[in-house]
Amino acid sequence: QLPDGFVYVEDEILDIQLEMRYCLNNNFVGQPIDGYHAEVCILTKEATHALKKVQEALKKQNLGLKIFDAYRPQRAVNHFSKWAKNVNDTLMKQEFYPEVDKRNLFNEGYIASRSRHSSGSTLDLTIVDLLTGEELDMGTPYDYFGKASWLLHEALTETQKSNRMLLHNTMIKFGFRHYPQEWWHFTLRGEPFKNQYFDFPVE
Ligand SMILES: C[C@@H](N)C(=O)N[C@H](C)C(=O)O
Ligand SMILES: [Zn+2]
Repeated sequence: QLPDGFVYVEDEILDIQLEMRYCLNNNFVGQPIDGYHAEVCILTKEATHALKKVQEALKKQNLGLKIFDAYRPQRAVNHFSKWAKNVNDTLMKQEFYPEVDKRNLFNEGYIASRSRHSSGSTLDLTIVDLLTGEELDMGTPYDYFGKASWLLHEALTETQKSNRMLLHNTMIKFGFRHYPQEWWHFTLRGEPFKNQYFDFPVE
């Protein structure tokens, strides 16, 4: 039973793809994150409603959305903070933050200790080609913490730039705003629980 105002996104947008990274080992910590108990995707009703319009618009071009993270419990954010304090644990550095000192991931803005994700209207996502099943080339993988993931990074191919702009412009058109340091991170404008940080588990 979810709190009032929240839904499972996959129940509302039937053809959406999920790869909920913080429930898996394939993330910057290298293990499942506290509070993620099942590979399900939770958002507020308002964010899901807007996201459905994004999915419908992309479908006309044989494209669709893949979500990596959405509602994030505060205990997961706390897990990130605890992990960051252990500077000797650099298991996933080469893949996720090769150019940033682990000590700076929070103060350089790549991870937040009070995350918009915990209010339930923020999500991390990319676009997939429905014909091939492949993710579009965005120039970096998801959660690559570094300047190459900034939306307007210059050293990208024209295809990578246009793929980023397609995701950005479609999300903006249907009511989201973007976080400039991470091409994948969007928050619903006028989100319903802006000042609340929830801690119910993802299950
Ligand atoms: C950790 C990354 N996926 C992310 O969501 N970063 C922002 C800044 C956050 O933690 O809210
Ligand atoms: Zn995010």
